[in-house]
Amino acid sequence: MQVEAIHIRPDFAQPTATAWWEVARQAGYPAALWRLPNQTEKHLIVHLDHTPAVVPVDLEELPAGFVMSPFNNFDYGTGQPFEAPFLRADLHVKQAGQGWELASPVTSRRAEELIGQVQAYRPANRPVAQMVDDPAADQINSVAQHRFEQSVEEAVAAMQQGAFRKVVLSRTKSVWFDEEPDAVALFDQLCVAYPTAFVAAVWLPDRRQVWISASPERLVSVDAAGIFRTISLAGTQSAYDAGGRLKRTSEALWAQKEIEEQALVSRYIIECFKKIRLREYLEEGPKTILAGNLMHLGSHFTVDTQAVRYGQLGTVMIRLLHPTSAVCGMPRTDAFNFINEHEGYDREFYSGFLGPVNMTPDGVTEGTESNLFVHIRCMKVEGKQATLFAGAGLTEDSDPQKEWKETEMKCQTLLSVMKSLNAGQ
Ligand SMILES: C=C(O[C@@H]1C=C(C(=O)O)C=C[C@H]1O)C(=O)O
Repeated sequence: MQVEAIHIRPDFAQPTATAWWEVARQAGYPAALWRLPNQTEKHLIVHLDHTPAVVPVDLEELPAGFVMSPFNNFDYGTGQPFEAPFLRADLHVKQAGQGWELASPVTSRRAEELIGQVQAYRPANRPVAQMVDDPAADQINSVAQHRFEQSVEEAVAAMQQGAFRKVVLSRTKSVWFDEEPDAVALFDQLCVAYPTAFVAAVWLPDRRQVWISASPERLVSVDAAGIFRTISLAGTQSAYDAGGRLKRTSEALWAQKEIEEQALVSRYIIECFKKIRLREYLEEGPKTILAGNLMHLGSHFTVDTQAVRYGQLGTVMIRLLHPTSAVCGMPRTDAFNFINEHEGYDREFYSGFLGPVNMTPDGVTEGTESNLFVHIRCMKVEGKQATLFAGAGLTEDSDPQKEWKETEMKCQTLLSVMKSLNAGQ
């Protein structure tokens, strides 16, 4: 229901995102909190309905909001609409200096009510959640390791027989807390720890889950000037040397396997451009990219959609790219089927994609922009349990133990920040 714009008290500003987040949670409305790579401004939107909408992922049609696609979302080219859960920006607030302020007009009764609740919100003095040791953790981990390494062996055998060239297998790792962890505090810490990542926290009341991530991987962006961007990312090594010193990106050495793996991801993007007969793209790289505690090899691709007169490029590329060979494999359909048959669990939103669409970047630039990221370096929080997700790209030369170690390192991206939050208290 549309009502007249509501006048908000001019002094209305909340010092933290917690009030908005907690009030949305209490009201049972989905909410998304995010910060784009290399930016300082934080945004929060609330979808004023109890379940997210499921909509065609069409950047030309969607209103302002936040897309949250699961991994299991595959365009087989049958003409079916390519859809994903979507949180409308019914309420949009952003951090301005020390406080949070409304970033779009308020046009509904529900929004007005929620604002009233935020104005009345008093922070609860809740204890900081501590991670608790699970006495069975070692055993659970070694069972998971065995299962993962076995599926890597099966994948390697399939690739040696020529079934496909690359597949990404993943696993989960659970940790427990004595209280439900504070998603906003964790989000803030991740923003500090990983300035170049896309950091997000998404509350989904219908699943009673909070998804928290610090993704280094852009899937598709289209900015207000119509510049399209994507990246091919693969190859993983620790960002620290044996002595615990942060390496310079120029010091990273890459093995043939990793160079080929990343080249496959780049080739896949170029194949997509070829499919739509797009020749005017800029490819930069591969170069070493720092992603938190890790380094990857990445190539950046840029297209000026206005110059090539391809306004729908973003929408078209999302369907063609997801799931990319960075999280699925190559050929895509064979790798996707192998994952579904062998991985043994539901990835849910891990290795899907997420991010704001059609949002106004700031009060100055005209037009809107969309920024979708591959949902990696993420975890799902359900009450006192957090489930981390991590995968590794496999080729026929993969070593199962090394690949397991790689997933452990990827879990550390979020784990190390959670541990430091504990240690700081
Ligand atoms: C699949 C993940 O990461 C992807 C896989 C990589 C690899 O195989 O080396 C590197 C970066 C990401 O594109 C993950 O973090 O879970």
